[in-house]
Amino acid sequence: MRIAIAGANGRMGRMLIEAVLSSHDMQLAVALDHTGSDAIGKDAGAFLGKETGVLISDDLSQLQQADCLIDFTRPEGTMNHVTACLAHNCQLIIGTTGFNEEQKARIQQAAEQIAIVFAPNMSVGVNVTLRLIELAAKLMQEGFDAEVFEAHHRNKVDAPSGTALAMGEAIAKTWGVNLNDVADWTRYGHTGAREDGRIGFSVVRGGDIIGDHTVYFCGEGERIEITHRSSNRTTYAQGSLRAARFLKGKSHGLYTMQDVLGS
Ligand SMILES: NC(=O)C1=CN([C@@H]2O[C@H](COP(=O)(O)OP(=O)(O)OC[C@H]3O[C@@H](n4cnc5c(N)ncnc54)[C@H](OP(=O)(O)O)[C@@H]3O)[C@@H](O)[C@H]2O)C=CC1
Ligand SMILES: O=C(O)C1=N[C@H](C(=O)O)C[C@H](O)C1
Repeated sequence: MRIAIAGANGRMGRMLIEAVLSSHDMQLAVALDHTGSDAIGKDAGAFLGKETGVLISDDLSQLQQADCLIDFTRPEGTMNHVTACLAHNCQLIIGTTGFNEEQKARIQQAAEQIAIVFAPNMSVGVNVTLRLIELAAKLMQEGFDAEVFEAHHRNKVDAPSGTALAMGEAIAKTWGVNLNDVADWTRYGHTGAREDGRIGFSVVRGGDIIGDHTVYFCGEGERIEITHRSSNRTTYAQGSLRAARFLKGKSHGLYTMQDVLGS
């Protein structure tokens, strides 16, 4: 498969370049970053001390040379990439988080024409954790308070994380409610006692934390804590390559990592 990487100079972009260069069935065809990035014109493998012959570019028409674009950038960048993938019939893996409802609708619409995997977390462990959360939510609605906690590195720009939102949505869906109607995004000052049926969120940003998520179901006399911790970003990169392999031969459709993993 001919792979294009967007955000090639970013934390995840670099992990993905390394993963593609080490894979047996994928070829690094295109490396993209935004206009004005310091990385434009540099070899995509330079950070590894390798010469790949693929120069980082801001020319999205290069996508005609790729089968699949893997995007870990920012929502505004992803939306440009969606347009370019539609123009060049290129499949798309979206790992970026922080989209608004309009942007999500546009991605859904694009998937009527091209094949897209859209997931806030590509790791196998987080996707298994989502299943465990659904089970816990099913058995612990009455008499239990659900809280979602996440911690990430100091450079993360969106909060709560896409994964924390997916965890909240998994609970809300199982409880038959809309997340926006029951979420407590922040608490400060005289908040009053906790109401039944709410889903609370709390966020830590600091240092180099890769990504921790815990969902609490707190009842009288007991509580369950379901935790996932990432210790490096390899799992996100390998999950993305798995998603690209899953898309092979698919002409269109919107898929999640649950589809990719068959869970
Ligand atoms: N789904 C998953 O499994 C995971 C998702 N993520 C998500 O992926 C995204 C990227 O994370 P991370 O790699 O840590 O972030 P980085 O900031 O390290 O990398 C983002 C890259 O995209 C570039 N970029 C910024 N704006 C644009 C734009 N408008 N168009 C094109 N490129 C742009 C950045 O350039 P510059 O540095 O010059 O701004 C940088 O090279 C985040 O939304 C994060 O939440 C992260 C890890 C796992
Ligand atoms: O920005 C990150 O780093 C991560 N972002 C994703 C998210 O918002 O859930 C996935 C992972 O937690 C790392």
